[in-house]
Amino acid sequence: MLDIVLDNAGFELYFDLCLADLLLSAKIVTQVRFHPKNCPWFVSDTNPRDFHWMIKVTHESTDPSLSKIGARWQKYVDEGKFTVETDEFWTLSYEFDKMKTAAPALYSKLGESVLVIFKGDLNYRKLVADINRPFTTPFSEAIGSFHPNKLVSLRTMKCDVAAGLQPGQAEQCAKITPKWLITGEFATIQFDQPPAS
Ligand SMILES: O=P(O)(O)OC[C@@]1(O)O[C@H](CO)[C@@H](O)[C@@H]1O
Repeated sequence: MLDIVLDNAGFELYFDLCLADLLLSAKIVTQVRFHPKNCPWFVSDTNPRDFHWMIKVTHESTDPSLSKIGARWQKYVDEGKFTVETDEFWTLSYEFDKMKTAAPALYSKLGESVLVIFKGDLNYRKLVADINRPFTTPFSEAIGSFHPNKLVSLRTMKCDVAAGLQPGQAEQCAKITPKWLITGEFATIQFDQPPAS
C-alpha cells in the first residue's frame, strides 16, 4: 500500500492518478490510498467529489486513449486498488507534528503503508509548521516529531519557507530570480524516514 496526501484538484490530480497507475502497473505497490480533504482548504484542494469526477470524465472522454485510462482507474476503484479516505485533521489548523496527539488513528494508519507521498506547497507548509528557519535546517529536523512512516514531499516552491537546502543553494537561486521562494520556478523532493528505535 502507498498513501498519497493530495493537493490540488484538476490537472495536478490527473497526474497524481497517473503516478499511482504507474506504480500499480509496475507492481511496485498493490494498492494506493488517496487522502483528499473534506472541503477545499485553499480553494483548489481536491475533495472526494473531485477525485471521482476526474475518473468519470477521463472514462467518458471521446479520446479512446484517455477513455481506456479512465476505465482502468474506475476498475481500480471497484477492485479496491484505489481507495479514498478523508479525515478532518487535514482541514484543522494543526501542523502535522501535532497529528500524533490530535489524530492518533490517522497517524497510525499512515504507518501501515510502504511510503506516504505529500503533494504540494500547502502540505509542505504543514510538514515544516510554516516556521521560517534557516533554509539549511535538515528536513527531518524541520518536520519535528512527525515520523509516521517513510515519507516524500513533492513541492513546487510557492511560499517563503524551506528546509533541507545545501549551503549556498538559496543564494544561488536568489541570483537567478530574487523571488525564488514564491515564483514556482523551483521545486523540492524531500525524503524522511523514522529514526531507528
Ligand atoms: O500550485 P499552486 O496551486 O499554486 O500551489 C499549491 C498550494 O498547495 O500552495 C498554496 C499554499 O501555499 C495553496 O494555495 C495551493 O493549493
